Amino acid sequence: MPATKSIQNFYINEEQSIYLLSHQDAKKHRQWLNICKKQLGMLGYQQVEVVGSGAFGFVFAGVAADGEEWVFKFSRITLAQSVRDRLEDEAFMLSQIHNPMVPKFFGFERLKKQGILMMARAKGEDLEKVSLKRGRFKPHEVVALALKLRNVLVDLRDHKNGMSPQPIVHGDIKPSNIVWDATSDSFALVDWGSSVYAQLDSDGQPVASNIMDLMSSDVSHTNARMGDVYFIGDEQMSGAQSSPRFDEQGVASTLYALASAQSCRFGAGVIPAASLGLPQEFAAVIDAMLSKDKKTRDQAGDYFIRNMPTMAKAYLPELPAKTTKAKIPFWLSSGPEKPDTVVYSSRKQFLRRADQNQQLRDVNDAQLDRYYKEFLFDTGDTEKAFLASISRLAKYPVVGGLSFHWKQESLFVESSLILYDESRSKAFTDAVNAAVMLAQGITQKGLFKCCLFDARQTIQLERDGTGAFIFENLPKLKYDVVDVKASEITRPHSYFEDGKDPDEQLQLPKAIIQCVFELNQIHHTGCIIFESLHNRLKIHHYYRLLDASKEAHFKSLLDRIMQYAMSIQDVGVAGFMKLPYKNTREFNLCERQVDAFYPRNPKAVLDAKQA
Ligand SMILES: Nc1ncnc2c1ncn2[C@@H]1O[C@H](COP(=O)(O)OP(=O)(O)OP(=O)(O)O)[C@@H](O)[C@H]1O
Repeated sequence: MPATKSIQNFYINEEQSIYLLSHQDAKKHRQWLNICKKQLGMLGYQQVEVVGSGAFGFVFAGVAADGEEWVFKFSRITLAQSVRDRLEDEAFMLSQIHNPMVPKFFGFERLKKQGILMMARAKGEDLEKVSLKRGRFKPHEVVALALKLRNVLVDLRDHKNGMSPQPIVHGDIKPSNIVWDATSDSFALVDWGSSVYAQLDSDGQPVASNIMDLMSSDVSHTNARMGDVYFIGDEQMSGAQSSPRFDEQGVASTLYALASAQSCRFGAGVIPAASLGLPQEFAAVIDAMLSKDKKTRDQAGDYFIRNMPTMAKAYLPELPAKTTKAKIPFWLSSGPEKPDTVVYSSRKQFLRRADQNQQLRDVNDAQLDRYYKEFLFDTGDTEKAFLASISRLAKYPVVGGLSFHWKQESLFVESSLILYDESRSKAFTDAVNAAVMLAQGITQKGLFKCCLFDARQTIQLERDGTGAFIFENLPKLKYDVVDVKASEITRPHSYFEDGKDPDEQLQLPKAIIQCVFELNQIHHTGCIIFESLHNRLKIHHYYRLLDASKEAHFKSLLDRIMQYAMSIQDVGVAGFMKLPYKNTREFNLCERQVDAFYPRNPKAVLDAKQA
C-alpha cells in the first residue's frame, strides 16, 4: 500500500490515563491520534477508530473503499529500536500463517522510525474486554472455547514449510489476544509479535525443518520471545527453547483467567480451576496444565490435545444462575460521565517486602510502574495474582478505597467502593471476590491499601521558573454529597492513620494535615494524593460527604487544603484515605478455595429446580 507514505511523525506516548499526562503531553497525544486518524482517512479509509493498545503498539481500524475492514498496528516510537523491530518480525510471521482463525496479512511499511503493520480486522471484541463486562465465563463457554483453542494448537503444531514440518509458536496467547464475535461465534488469534518457528517439538526433540537450522551451530540457544508474563508458562519465562508447550501454557492460563474473572494465571494455587464450578475432568486438566511440575504439565497438555474433542461433547446446559454476593460491599452510582479510573496503591512497599533479591531498592516510583512486569519475577505467585486483581478493579469505572490488613489468623478488609456502571455489577462482583479470595491466600502479615480515583478530576498545576504555581483561579476539590441515615453516622469510622508510609516521601505543610484532621470529624469517605514533581503538582482525589448537614464546613476545609497546597515545595508523594467504617469485614485466611464442580447430572438439577 504505497499511499501510506504520507503518514509521518507518529509518536505514541506511554500508556497511562490521558488525564494524568501534563496538559502539553495530553494535547500532543490527542493531536497525534488525530493525525493518525486523519491520515488514514485521507488514504480512503472510513470510520477510522482506535481499537486497542498494548505495551508495544497502538491499533487503529478503518474500512477500505471495497468495504474490507483493515487494522493498522503502529509500534510505540518511545520503545528501543530493537523492540520496535519486532513489528517487522511480527509482520513476517503473520504473512506465513494462513488459517481461518488468524487475520489475513496485508502489508508492512516503515516510515522513518515508525513501522506500520496492516492486516484484516477480526470481527468482535477481545476476550479480556468481554471478561471485564461479563465476569466469570460459564462452564459451557469455557469448554467450547477450550476446544477451539485446542484446534488452533493442533494447527500450529502441524504447520509445514513445503513438505517439512515447521511448527509455529504464537508465544503470547491470552484473553486480550483473542478476538471473538458473539454473533458468528468466530474467534481470531491476534498479536503475532512473540511468534517464532518452534525449535523443539512437544516431545522436546529438535525440529529440523530446513537445512539452515541443521547447519546452525547455535542450536542450543533459544529463539523464544517473551510473551505477557501474567500468562506465559515457566519454560518461556526462563528462556527455554521454543516449543508448542509454550502455547499450551498460554491456552491453559487463558481458560483459567476467563473462568475465574482474573487477568492472569497466578491465582491457581488459591482459586484452583477445581473450585470454579467447571466439569471435574476438565478442571483437573487445567489445574494440571498450570502445575509447577513440568512432567505433570506436559502430561496434562497431551491429555488436553487428545481428549478435548470428547470433553467438549459433554452436555453442559446453563444452570439457573445463583446470585453471587460481593464479599465486600460496593455502591452503585450513576452520572453523566464515567470515571477514568486509576489505582494508586502501596504495592511498592508490598512488592519490596516480597522482593528477596532487593532488585527494587534503586527503582524510583515512575519507573517502577513501567518495569513492574519485569520485577514480578521474585514475587510469590499469590501476591502477583492479588496485585493483578487490584489492577483489574481499576479497569472498571470505580472510585473508592480498599485496605487489606493481614493479622494473626484473619484478614481485615476495610472498603468504600462506588461503581459507576450498573451493567457491570456482576462482573465487578466477580473481580472483587477474586481479590478477596486471593488476599485470603496470602500468609505474610502486613497492610496493603489502595485508592481508586477518577483521573479526569485530577487537578494539575504547573510551576513557573521560581517554583510558584501558575493559575488564574485556584481549582477546587470536588465532592459528592450522599446523606446517610443519622443512625449510621454515629458508627465509628476510621481514618488513614497507620503510620508513615515509606513510599510517601513528600512532607506536607502542617496546615494541610490539620485540615485533614478536621475533615476526619465529618462523616465522609474519600482520598487525596499529592504528587509533587519539579515542574508541577498533581492532586488526585475523590470525596463523598455522608452528612449533608456539615456541607459548609466540609467545603471550606477542602478549599483551605487547596490554598495550603500552594505552599508545597518538596518533591514526592503523600496521601490520605478515609474509609467509612473500621474493619468492615473479617475473613479467615484460606490457602485454597474448596472444590466445586459442575454437577455430574445437570438434568437432575434442572428438573429439581422446575419441580
Ligand atoms: N487484527 C485485529 N483485529 C481486531 N482487533 C485487533 C487486531 N489486532 C489487534 N487488535 C486489538 O488491539 C489490541 C492490541 O493489539 P496487540 O495485542 O497486537 O498489541 P500489543 O501492543 O502487541 O499488545 P500487548 O502489549 O498486549 O502484547 C488487541 O488486544 C485487540 O483488542
